[in-house]
Amino acid sequence: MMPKALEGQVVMEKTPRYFVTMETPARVHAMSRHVKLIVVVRDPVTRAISDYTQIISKTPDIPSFESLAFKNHTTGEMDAQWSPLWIGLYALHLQRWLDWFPLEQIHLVSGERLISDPAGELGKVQDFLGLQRIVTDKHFYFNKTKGFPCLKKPEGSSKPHCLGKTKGRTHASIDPDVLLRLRDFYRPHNDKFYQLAGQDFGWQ
Ligand SMILES: Nc1ncnc2c1ncn2[C@@H]1O[C@H](COP(=O)(O)OS(=O)(=O)O)[C@@H](OP(=O)(O)O)[C@H]1O
Repeated sequence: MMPKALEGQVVMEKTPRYFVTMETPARVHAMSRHVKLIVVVRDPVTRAISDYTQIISKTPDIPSFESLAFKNHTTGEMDAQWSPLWIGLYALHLQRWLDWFPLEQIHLVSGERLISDPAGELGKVQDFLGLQRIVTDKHFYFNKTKGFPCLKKPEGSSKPHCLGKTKGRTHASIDPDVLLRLRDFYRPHNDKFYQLAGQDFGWQ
């Protein structure tokens, strides 16, 4: 359960699977209909490969991405039920939340901009939460070794901090033809998602 917030405090909770779990919107709504919801979304093609990279790091003997992604290799039909593909059907998931919450209560963070402009993206999150813009450009630097932005000085520490080694891993390499098929597969879903979200995330 969420702890009670004191005056002036904001309580946050993060569970990636909430966005895609059927019963969550109704349950969250029953807890609080005024809650503010934040979702980080990235190109579903990259997301699927990232997901597969995570799965294979834990179970190295699983079949190739290609053989799991296709239901039928000959017809090119994708297996939309396979979790790494299904999670990227953002329109489907967002619609379930929109059945319970208005869009104004849902803030969508671009995973791509979170990397290219972390302060800008977090500025919008702070505005959405009604907070003062405390986190700004001066809190980040680009770490060339990690290849990602890192914090200059996290609270309570004098040393810089990057996310752990499971964040920002080299992805499994995927056949370019399969990538093209994946892009075709997601295009109509992405278009629907942009329409529901009222913004274009620019995924090709
Ligand atoms: N600053 C910074 N440093 C490292 N990684 C960053 C950063 N900002 C965003 N990302 C992207 O976050 C991706 C990992 O997030 P996860 O989806 O695993 O997070 S979680 O499941 O919600 O904990 C991870 O995905 P992969 O690149 O596929 O590993 C990153 O691309």
